[in-house]
Amino acid sequence: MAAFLGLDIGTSSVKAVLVDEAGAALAEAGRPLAVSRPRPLWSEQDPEDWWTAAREAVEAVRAAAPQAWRELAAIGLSGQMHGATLLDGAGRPLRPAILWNDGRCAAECAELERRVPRFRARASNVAMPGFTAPKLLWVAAHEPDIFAATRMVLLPKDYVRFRLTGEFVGEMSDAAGTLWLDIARRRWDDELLAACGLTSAQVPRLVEGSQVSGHLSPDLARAWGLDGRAIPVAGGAGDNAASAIGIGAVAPGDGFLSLGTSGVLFAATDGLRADPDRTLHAFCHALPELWHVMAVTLAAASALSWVAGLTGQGDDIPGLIARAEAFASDESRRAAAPLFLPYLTGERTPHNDAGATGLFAGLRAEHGADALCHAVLEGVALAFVDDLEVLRGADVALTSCMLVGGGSRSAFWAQLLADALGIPLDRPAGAATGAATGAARLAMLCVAPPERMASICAKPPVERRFEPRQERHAEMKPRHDRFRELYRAEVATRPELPLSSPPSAGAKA
Ligand SMILES: Nc1ncnc2c1ncn2[C@@H]1O[C@H](COP(=O)(O)OP(=O)(O)O)[C@@H](O)[C@H]1O
Ligand SMILES: O=C(CO)[C@@H](O)[C@H](O)COP(=O)(O)O
Repeated sequence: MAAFLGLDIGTSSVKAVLVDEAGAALAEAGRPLAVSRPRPLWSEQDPEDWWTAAREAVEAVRAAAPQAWRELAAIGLSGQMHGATLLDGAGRPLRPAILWNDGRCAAECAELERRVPRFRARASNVAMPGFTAPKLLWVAAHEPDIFAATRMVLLPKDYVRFRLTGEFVGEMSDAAGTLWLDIARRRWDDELLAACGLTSAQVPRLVEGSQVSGHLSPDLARAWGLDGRAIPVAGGAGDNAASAIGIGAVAPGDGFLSLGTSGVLFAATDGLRADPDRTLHAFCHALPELWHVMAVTLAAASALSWVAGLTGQGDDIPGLIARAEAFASDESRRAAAPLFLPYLTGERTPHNDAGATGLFAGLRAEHGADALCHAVLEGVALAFVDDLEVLRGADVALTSCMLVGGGSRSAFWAQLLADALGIPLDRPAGAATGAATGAARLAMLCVAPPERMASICAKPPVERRFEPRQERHAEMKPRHDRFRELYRAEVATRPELPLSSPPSAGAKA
């Protein structure tokens, strides 16, 4: 029986999943990744770390299911979006990749919108510091030698593809997050590239997520015990579109809430539904002629990891959440609970404010790690209330909402989110590895006949539904009002963040 590998280059870890022809998981493995923050607002990773973690995760699934591995029929890729990976003429990274939650280039976003007439209509999105294009303007201004040496700009999973196949290929869902794509026509936009001093020779050839992008190199196929066979590698998808494929969110109104390093409220749409002024992201889906929108909160499960580390509970996240749950079981404690703004790496939806900072408010002597953790879980949920308002304001249908990502392991958080949003959330089987599963499904699609599309993209069984509790929804409304007030106070009182570095002498305008 054929097997398919899905490889997800997440922000906190690389995940590999091996599935059979029916999509059932045969083996799973993960390898952690660290994020480097050498200066305020910066967020970087070494592309070599992605490749090392990817190889180790592959070796682990190979060791766990050796027989199935020998039947490997195709590989699919998924990855954190937007990361600028700059390569020289020999395909070597010129600097650490600048990630999706890096906030250094707010000025370059304004510059980009100034350079291109009707920028937002053209890119279908507002320029945000996490996206790829403004990062290239930043590199041109601050690291001109590196900019001059750049022969290719890849996204994270496309760099791993390059290491797997030796080819420079990207796909639509991830390319849409660069701000260089004509998202309606699904092709590079030369004018958007030129605004950053680039040409189409410096970005990869594009395929759809379900098409073959290349083949595993003969050397790797041999090293991985695959008899030098030519294993196709599917286009794959940015991690959010990949998660959607993993849970069958392809029809208009199908959506999910993702609790990964970032928080994402995603909805598949009937055609391209751009609404850039609301900070809604409008991107290509991973299948031809499909699009989606999403509202993005930059720190979700990463805020939980942060507070767990801060309180010395980094090795026991479930234990800390259990303490938060016990704290919140008392109504009077909930009423006097501290509030948290989760803007540890700035915020996208609805503020597009890279300089936003995190904040605890309402602390008292009786509050300990339990109250802080509760505040973080609640603060992320309140940020998702903002996200849902943006989707509704843009008239985007969200008829069903699944729950995916590492944070979905917590039933307490899932219930808190359902209560805050006032909508039911369905946790499917395999929720924590949805993006890798989606990548494996795209691998299947790249070798399967088109009539198998619907069965491969089927919705997985719902393992648990979280219904909103009306009294808790009502209880959280005034807390959301205070959350919004707190952001206004944060804007008024935030410290002036130092500039990451002054432009170098040879900087271009
Ligand atoms: N038991 C748990 N309950 C809730 N959250 C968890 C649990 N275990 C891990 N997490 C969270 O999952 C996050 C990782 O999620 P993941 O979807 O793998 O992220 P990414 O794809 O961005 O690497 C971590 O930041 C951590 O806070
Ligand atoms: O920037 C975005 C979406 O626009 C993020 O969702 C990244 O794609 C990272 O995803 P996770 O690592 O949090 O899954």
